[in-house]
Amino acid sequence: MTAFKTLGQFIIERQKDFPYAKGELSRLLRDIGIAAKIVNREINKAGLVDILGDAGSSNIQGESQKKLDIYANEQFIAALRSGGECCIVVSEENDEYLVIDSDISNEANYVVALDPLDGSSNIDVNVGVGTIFSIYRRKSDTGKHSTNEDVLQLGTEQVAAGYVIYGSSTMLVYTTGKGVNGFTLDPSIGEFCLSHPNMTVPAAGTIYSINEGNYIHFPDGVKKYIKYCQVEDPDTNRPYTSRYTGSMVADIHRTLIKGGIFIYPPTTGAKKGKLRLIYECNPMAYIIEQAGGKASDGYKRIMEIEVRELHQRSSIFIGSMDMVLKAEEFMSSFSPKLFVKSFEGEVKIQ
Ligand SMILES: O=P(O)(O)OC[C@H]1O[C@](O)(COP(=O)(O)O)[C@@H](O)[C@@H]1O
Ligand SMILES: [Mg+2]
Ligand SMILES: [Mg+2]
Repeated sequence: MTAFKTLGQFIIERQKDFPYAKGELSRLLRDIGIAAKIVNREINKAGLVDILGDAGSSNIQGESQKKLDIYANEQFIAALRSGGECCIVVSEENDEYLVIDSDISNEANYVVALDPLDGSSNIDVNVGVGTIFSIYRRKSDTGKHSTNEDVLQLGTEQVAAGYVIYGSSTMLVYTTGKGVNGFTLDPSIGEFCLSHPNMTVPAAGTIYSINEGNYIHFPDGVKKYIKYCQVEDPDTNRPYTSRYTGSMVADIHRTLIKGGIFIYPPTTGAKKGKLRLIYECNPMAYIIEQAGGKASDGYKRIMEIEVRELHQRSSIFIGSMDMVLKAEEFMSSFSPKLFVKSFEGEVKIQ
């Protein structure tokens, strides 16, 4: 029989690494793993059951919600509620934060931020999607309702973060600040098993990942960096390869394994960027930093950005250390202003 280690066994073994080794964080991670398996089961039969398509509603960001966005949100919240270790949930799919107000959870110590289903526009076409989670310790006293100080914490305060990728296989990747480990779901036994121990992102990648269709709306630093990626230079393995799925989880997972840079910059239409700081950028930044990479908004470390709002957006430049440093060089050397050039050559500063 092949020896394998399940996520549950691994979490118990590593419990002593956690800052507060009482088993609560271990239970929380286990609950997230359970919800991920339920969501995975539903995603795998999408098409057979009526779970594809729009739900007919939209979230606070005005994005139309898919049925699976709502399903995944409900499953993760239900697992966190019944687990009893989470006092408050921030989710992309809920306008406000959700206080888990049972007797047990008044004593609960952890705040969980969630993108229950990332890349949901890809669901209907069978491209990999994911779940992103970020875990903080509450700041307010237990027994009290949680407050803004619990939910608007800096990324550096995260005690754990991870993602699940529902792709050609399903994987859960997480960090508690002691490196990054990846677990593949073995469908024959229904368990996540350790498959990628101590993951590290190669320092020098050769893949850049950005929605180039928005090129005309990018700041000059990004445009010049893209041109740099495309120039031939055998010494630095350029031109680089371009890859972009439209699912952040899939693009970051590839970046973690193969190296590269993923960029979602500010654009004329989304001046602060599109992706959300609390449940997309910060958890991915924590994972990539723990794997030896770098995450910045083009100028500043993502995890040190002040968090003022629940659904705050940020630009992001994340991945291999050398590539992110180079992109930052371009950002600081060229104008941060966003220009739109019409086909007639007219230039309008936004
Ligand atoms: O279509 P665009 O503008 O390139 O945006 C793609 C990005 O938007 C997202 O789909 C946003 O995530 P959600 O599906 O959770 O809203 C990311 O996964 C992805 O990187
Ligand atoms: Mg997302
Ligand atoms: Mg989402």
